[in-house]
Order: sequence, then C-alpha cells, then structure tokens
Amino acid sequence: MPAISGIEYLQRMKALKPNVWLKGQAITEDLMMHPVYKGAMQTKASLYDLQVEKENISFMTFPSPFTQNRVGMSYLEPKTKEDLQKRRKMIEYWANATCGMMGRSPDYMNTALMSLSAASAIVGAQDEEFSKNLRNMYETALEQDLSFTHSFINPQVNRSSYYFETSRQPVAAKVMKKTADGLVIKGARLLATEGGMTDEVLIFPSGGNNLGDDYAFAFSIPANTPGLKFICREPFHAGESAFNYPLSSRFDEMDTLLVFENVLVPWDRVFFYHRQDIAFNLFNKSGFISHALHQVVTRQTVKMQFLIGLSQLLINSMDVSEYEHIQLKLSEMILGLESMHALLLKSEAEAKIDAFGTMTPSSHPLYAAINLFSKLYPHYIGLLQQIGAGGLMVLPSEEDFTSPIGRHVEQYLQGASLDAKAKTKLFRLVWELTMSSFGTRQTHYERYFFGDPIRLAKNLYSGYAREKYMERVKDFLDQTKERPQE
Ligand SMILES: Cc1cc2nc3c(=O)[nH]c(=O)nc-3n(C[C@H](O)[C@H](O)[C@H](O)COP(=O)(O)OP(=O)(O)OC[C@H]3O[C@@H](n4cnc5c(N)ncnc54)[C@H](O)[C@@H]3O)c2cc1C
Repeated sequence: MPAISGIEYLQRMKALKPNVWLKGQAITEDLMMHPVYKGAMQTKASLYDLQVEKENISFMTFPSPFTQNRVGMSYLEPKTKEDLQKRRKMIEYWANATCGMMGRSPDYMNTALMSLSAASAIVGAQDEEFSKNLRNMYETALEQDLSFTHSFINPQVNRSSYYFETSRQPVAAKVMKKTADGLVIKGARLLATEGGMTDEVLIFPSGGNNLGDDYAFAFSIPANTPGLKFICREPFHAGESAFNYPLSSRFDEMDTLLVFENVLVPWDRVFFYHRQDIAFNLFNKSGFISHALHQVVTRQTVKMQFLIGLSQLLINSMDVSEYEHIQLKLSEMILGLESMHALLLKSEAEAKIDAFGTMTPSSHPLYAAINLFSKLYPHYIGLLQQIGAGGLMVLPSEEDFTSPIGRHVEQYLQGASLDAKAKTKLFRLVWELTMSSFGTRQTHYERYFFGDPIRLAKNLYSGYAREKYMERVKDFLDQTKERPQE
C-alpha cells in the first residue's frame, strides 16, 4: 500500500477505538470528533495529505525496497549523504506545515523505527526471531504508513539511583509472566504524547532509572490492544477558533499516561525482554540517537525560523525596531538559528556508514544542537514576551470585533502598521506561544524533548573525544622558550 492520505489515516483511527480517558470519563465517541483531539488529528491528517499531493510525491515519498510502492520518506534508511538530505527536506516540509509545534509528527517515530530496525542484529543477540520481529514491524509500518506513539520512561515515583521497586502491585510497567502466547505486562509508563491518535504504541526501555531486568523490554502493539488505557492530561485546547487560538486549535497533541492491565504482548510483537544489556546496546550502538536527533533538530530549526518571523512581525506592528535592545533580541535569535542550522549541516557533512550499513549523521553536532535548543528556546520565549510587553495582556477575542464594543477595540487596539483586528490576531499568536497553557507546554516540551537536558549534557561530556586537544596543551607546556642555537 502506498503512502496514505489524511482520510485514510482518519478512517483507520475511527476503526481503532483505543481506550482513552479524560477527566474521569472514557471517551466513547470518535476521537477525531472530540474537541480535545479533533484539531491535532485534523492537522495530522493534513500532513498525510501533503505527502501524496502530486507536486510533493517525488520528495515526500520513495519507492519501497520491498514492493516499490511509493512510501513515506521518513522511513528511508539512508545509504548516502544525499539520502540524509532527502530525509531532511521531507522533515522540513512537515515541520513547516505545523510551525515546528507538533513534535510527534509521524516522521519522528518513523525515523526511530527505521534506525532500530537497521540495527536489529542487536536484539538478535537474545533471539533471531526478535530481530525478525523488529524488521517485520518496520516493513509493515513502512508499507501501511502506520503512526506510533512511544513511551520510554517509567512513572516518577522515586528517581534515586538506589531505588528498586518493591511494591506487590507494580507501578512501572513490568513483565508479570511469560506464556506460550507472549509476555504479560502490568503497570504504567509515564508519558506517551499523541496517545490515542496513533495506530501503534512503541515501548522501549526506561530512560528514567534502571529498575532491573523485569523492566527492560521492547515491543510494539496496536493502540486498541485489550487492557491498554490512555489517561489524558488537562486539555490545553481552548476553542476551535483559529483567530482566538491559532496554535492550540490545531496542534495540541495530547500527552497521556499509559496503563497496562495485564496486557498480552504476542511473541511476534516482542523485540527483546529481560535484557538490560540489549536495552543499553540498542540506544548506544544503533544509529537511533543520531537519526532521531537529526529529525528533532531539523524541526527545531524550522521552529526557530518561525520564532524569528513572528518576532519581526511583532516589532513591525508597534514600530519599535529603532531601539537597540530590540535589534539585539532579534540578533540573539538569528545567532541561535544559524548555530542550529550549521550544526545540522555539520552532522550531515560528517555522516558515516555505521556498523549496520546505514549512513548515520555525526552525533556530536546534534547533541550540541539539542543541548543548545533546550536552553535557547525558553530564553527566546522570554524575549518575545519582553518585546510584546503589555499588549500581550489586552487581547480581545474574535467575537469582540463584531459586538457593540467592536468600534472601541478597532480604535484603541490598532497598531503602527496593522489595523486592530490584524494586530490582535498576531498578538494572540504570540500570547498562545509564550503565555498560554499550550505555550508553557511547548517550552517544557523543548526542554525535555529528547530526555533530561542534564543527562544529555552528560552524554556529550562522556562521549566527546578531547585527547588530541589535551595533547596540544601538553605539547605547548613542554615547549621551551629559548630558540634553538643557530
Ligand atoms: C511535553 C512532554 C512530552 C513528552 N512526551 C514523551 C513521549 O511521548 N514519550 C516519552 O517516552 N517521553 C515523553 N516525555 C518525557 C521526557 O522524555 C522526560 O520528561 C525526560 O526524559 C526526563 O525524564 P523525567 O521527566 O522522568 O525526569 P526525571 O528523570 O524524573 O528527573 C527529575 C529531576 O531529577 C533529575 N535527575 C533524575 N535522575 C537523574 C540522574 N540520573 N542524574 C542527574 N539528574 C537526575 C533531573 O535532572 C530532573 O531535574 C515528554 C515530556 C514532556 C515534558
């Protein structure tokens, strides 16, 4: 089956009916009709539509190595640097369509699955069948254009490095028993963004803390597997009007707690279990981190461009560009964008074929970029707030303009270069991004997008070769000041 369109995605979701809970109630209607899910699901459908548009198909898809059907480009296993560029172009295109706000657009997990499947030999260390399962999952996902939510971390009960879970009823999801049919899983995983709006749920070992072998497993199951529940957070979607809520009406990807109530994971869905060493190798020896970061940093670069465009429009609307600190604020953002972009291109320029035959971007520039962005993004959001100042507080809604007080808002809220309605539309976008619950989540998201920034920085420290720099310093210290005698 070739790459799907939006309608095919929505039809599949309608048939799936995952078990989703919101504010103590099971959602029984179609999720795509539910106000909390509708906007994000429609947006996701529109992404699928983009990939099958006639003029896009050549760069959004590629011929499947299995069937020659045109399938989503984010599933491409790169063999050359040109393949990496093709992947980036596709990722940029989708990221542009969501202003970089939808972190879990399908290309994120498609990329993860591609890189893990390419390194399936790692899980073959436990059983060759598991290696086959992982490759089959990739092939099925690529051919059917499946989308995935994922969960890597356990609930936040006790994160001390000495903690072992001893409660009789599990908290963190664990293997309760092995049966002839598969593994039985009970407990929870802390977070799955887009829970309920994907075909599949991909579970990989915890990044939280190592609780022991019972917790080290990986599998993928359909989102409607019996016993699997998604529990929603507080919705941040405030209404359907794109004028009033330009971002949350379209991009509020729900975050969910995943609960497994004795869920049977059939053997052909298991990638490994009871093996912390495999969990470690899968993250550290496959191309997963580099490829996933390549996708993330591409999206974040697009988001930076959006931030700069938004800031300049805000500046123009009040005509404050003459002030030096305003110019400096913009230059700070340009500095961030150029740095992110340069790091992304460097990762491609220094890409190498890895042990599994995949062209893999260099991880150091990407680690540097993700570390940088987790600090820069909250700072830039603060800069936008400082540019917008008090105007970000007095924001009439669309309805005010057609009401008896319309003439007041038209008169008193006009801008230097925009009428009041256009200015309010712009300011509401800045407000949603910087001050609403949706915007605050975005800031939190970018901080923790690829894990704890503290531990990501630690990875950069421990993995970065700096011996040659130390040698240079030692050489310098050994140099004598005197010039050799003629
Ligand atoms: C909006 C949002 C969406 C997310 N979506 C997903 C998703 O779809 N799938 C998914 O798997 N995850 C998702 N995450 C989770 C994200 O991966 C984690 O937040 C991140 O990995 C950090 O883990 P934690 O939240 O459990 O923090 P914790 O590990 O509990 O850390 C809590 C505090 O303790 C410190 N700490 C804990 N352990 C150590 C240590 N060993 N060394 C030093 N400091 C330590 C941390 O620095 C932090 O300050 C999402 C997070 C957010 C905010």
